[in-house]
Amino acid sequence: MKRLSDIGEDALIERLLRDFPQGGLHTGPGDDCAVVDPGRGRLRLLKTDAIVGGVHFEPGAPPAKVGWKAVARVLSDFAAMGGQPEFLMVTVALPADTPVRWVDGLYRGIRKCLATHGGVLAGGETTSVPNGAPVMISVAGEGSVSRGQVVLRSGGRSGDLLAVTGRLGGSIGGRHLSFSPRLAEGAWLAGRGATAMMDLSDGLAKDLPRLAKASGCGAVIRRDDLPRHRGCDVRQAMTDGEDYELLVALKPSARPTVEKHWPKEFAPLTFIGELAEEGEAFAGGWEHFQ
Ligand SMILES: Nc1ncnc2c1ncn2[C@@H]1O[C@H](COP(=O)(O)OP(=O)(O)OP(=O)(O)O)[C@@H](O)[C@H]1O
Ligand SMILES: Cc1ncc(C[n+]2csc(CCOP(=O)(O)O)c2C)c(N)n1
Ligand SMILES: [Mg+2]
Repeated sequence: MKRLSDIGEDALIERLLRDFPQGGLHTGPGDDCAVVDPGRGRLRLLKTDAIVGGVHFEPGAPPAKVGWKAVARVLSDFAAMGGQPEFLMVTVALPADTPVRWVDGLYRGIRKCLATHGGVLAGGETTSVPNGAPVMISVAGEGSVSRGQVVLRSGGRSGDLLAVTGRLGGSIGGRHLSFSPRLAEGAWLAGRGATAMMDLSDGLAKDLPRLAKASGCGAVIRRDDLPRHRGCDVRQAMTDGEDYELLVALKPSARPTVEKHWPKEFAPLTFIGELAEEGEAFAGGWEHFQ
């Protein structure tokens, strides 16, 4: 019998999505957000994302940090499109023996993330899981991006330069619970020649080939140029995942302006390689069904 561990997450999603009509969508499954064109005004962005105790956070993690992470992951996907968050719906699935103050803490973190980065809690859903089963928090959101400024994963071309915001590696030491979604950086890049963009959740080694494949090419990177967190080696920067930094492709002609005008209050931007007709092979990164 074939199991999920035999095929992996990407092949599973591809298989599930076969034979679904995509009517009415500007951009369907395969990007950080789905995009809907309402005909006029800003494009609408849709995203849903779940975290599970024992998979995305240790059961003993501070609940406010868990709440922050659940929301920040969705905001990070709006950032990856060049967009901004608007409304969020939060679903919690909790065992009956969960302390009430744990859920209070969770919502304190949710409130703090929305107050810091924008977005309005529009509702949600509360349900149970059997005692002993892990907590799940699922956040669905609607955001928007101005027409003409939306950046997909598929817009890159061979020769485009690759850059990342911030630093990579070692998120499990605590950053995976407290990162800042790169909303300002994403919108800025979208307005200055970004051809493709995504956020890094599964590690550069796993995510970069996804962006390259969507753009119909490969990628090469200069490992020595990767911006790493203190104490992290190149392998960690490539494969640890949950950096929630932006990976962006830019026309080579955009580089001087981008470097010159990159606001100093932003996370640093580092050029790390190129999209190429013949890419290199990448191994490692997060796989849910391993
Ligand atoms: N069960 C599913 N049914 C339909 N579409 C799915 C399903 N799971 C994922 N997708 C779609 O597949 C694409 C990749 O999903 P994934 O959750 O890996 O997004 P991501 O942006 O790559 O990761 P992250 O959410 O961690 O940033 C998205 O466009 C998503 O909408
Ligand atoms: C307890 C615990 N174990 C492992 C990890 C690391 N981790 C979990 S999911 C993921 C990839 C992104 O997830 P997704 O693909 O769902 O967006 C990574 C790197 C963690 N944060 N907590
Ligand atoms: Mg993403």
